[in-house]
Amino acid sequence: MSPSRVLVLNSGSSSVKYQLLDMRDSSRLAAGLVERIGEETSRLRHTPLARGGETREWNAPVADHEAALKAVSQELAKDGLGLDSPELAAIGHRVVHGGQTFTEPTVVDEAVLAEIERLIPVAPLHNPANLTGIRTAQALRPDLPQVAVFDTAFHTTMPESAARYAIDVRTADEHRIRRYGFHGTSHAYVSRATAKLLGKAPEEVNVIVLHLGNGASASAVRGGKCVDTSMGLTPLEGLVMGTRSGDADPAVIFHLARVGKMSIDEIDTLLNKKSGLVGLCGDNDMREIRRRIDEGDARAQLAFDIYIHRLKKYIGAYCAVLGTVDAIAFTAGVGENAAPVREAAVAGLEILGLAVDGERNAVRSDEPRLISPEDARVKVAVVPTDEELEIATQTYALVGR
Ligand SMILES: Nc1ncnc2c1ncn2[C@@H]1O[C@H](COP(=O)(O)OP(=O)(O)O)[C@@H](O)[C@H]1O
Ligand SMILES: CC(=O)OP(=O)(O)O
Ligand SMILES: [Mg+2]
Repeated sequence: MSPSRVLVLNSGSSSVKYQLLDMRDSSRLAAGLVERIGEETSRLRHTPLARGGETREWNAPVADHEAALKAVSQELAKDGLGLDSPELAAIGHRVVHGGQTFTEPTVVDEAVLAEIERLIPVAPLHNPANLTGIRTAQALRPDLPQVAVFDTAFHTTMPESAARYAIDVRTADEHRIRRYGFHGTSHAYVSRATAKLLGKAPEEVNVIVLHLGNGASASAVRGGKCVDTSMGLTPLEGLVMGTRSGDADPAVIFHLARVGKMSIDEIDTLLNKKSGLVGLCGDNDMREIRRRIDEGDARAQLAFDIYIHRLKKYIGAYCAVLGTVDAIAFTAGVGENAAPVREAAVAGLEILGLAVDGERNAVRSDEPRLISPEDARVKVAVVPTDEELEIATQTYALVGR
């Protein structure tokens, strides 16, 4: 029997999420997470789903992504699912920035690694971690195909009118400045799953996907193809996020440099790591923000209101971009779990045919579901994303069989 398992690695700036899947039936054999890498309080959580599913957890410093991946490999080995298994067909890696070079999943070789490295300046939080993940996996299993699946790939169908900034064309082209978009694996998966929920083929529907995690982005998907998205050259543009500002007048940067005497690196850190929800109210977790709002905390309320205001603007904009909309889908940590965010984002948008049914919105479930009223013209849906399954599927399609 040929190998049928795929290990998926999603290396973030300070975490590694992973899943081991058997692609004969897309079942998950193991899943887990190493978080707070580089801190004293790193934590690993591992669930061997194929072996009864008892979750194991430990806290110990994990110095870097290489150490994290080695720890993951050891945990998997305890369940007989180690990286040395002959049943492993490939390792699939989420790579955040693929520029204009990569429009498809790609088997990694030296040239591919060099290109991912060249793109570090436009994905400084993500691409370095993705590279370390690939290199460590290569060292552990040099014989296995490593496949890179790019966050940017789904967005390469955007028309030039949406992908270009209105800045001097020669300067933009020289520095490859354009809007690339991110979270593409999630936008692709969720837009297809939303069509399925409506009982239609992806080609038959227009969908707005709101991926609201720690990073957050919106996309407008026409007939299965992305026509606009809220993130740009880097994952900083667009919606208000956990720690990122999203849209801001670019002149804020000149002002902070000239008048605030901040260095470019300090401004970069300010906008990427100390802004968004955490910059507005000190918390980036929506659960904590809702708890504070319930206690009457005005700063948390204002942060929430700014988050929602931006979200509404993108919903309205993408209705205009698409012309007709069949559904709006909420996904990722906030989108899947925070009913008050969904309610507030859609409130007052009756003019666009949008409404949320309170009872349906309150239901907690891991299944895709509609939360709009029965007779709604435009459906509002909660559709859990599964970036790992999508990466595994694309990886196996390329190297399996
Ligand atoms: N039950 C919940 N209620 C509200 N927000 C939640 C809940 N669970 C998770 N979240 C939010 O989801 C975020 C994480 O989303 P996730 O998609 O896992 O992010 P990422 O993949 O970017 O790390 C948390 O920071 C938190 O704000
Ligand atoms: C691209 C991006 O923002 O990713 P994440 O949400 O994982 O930080
Ligand atoms: Mg995410």
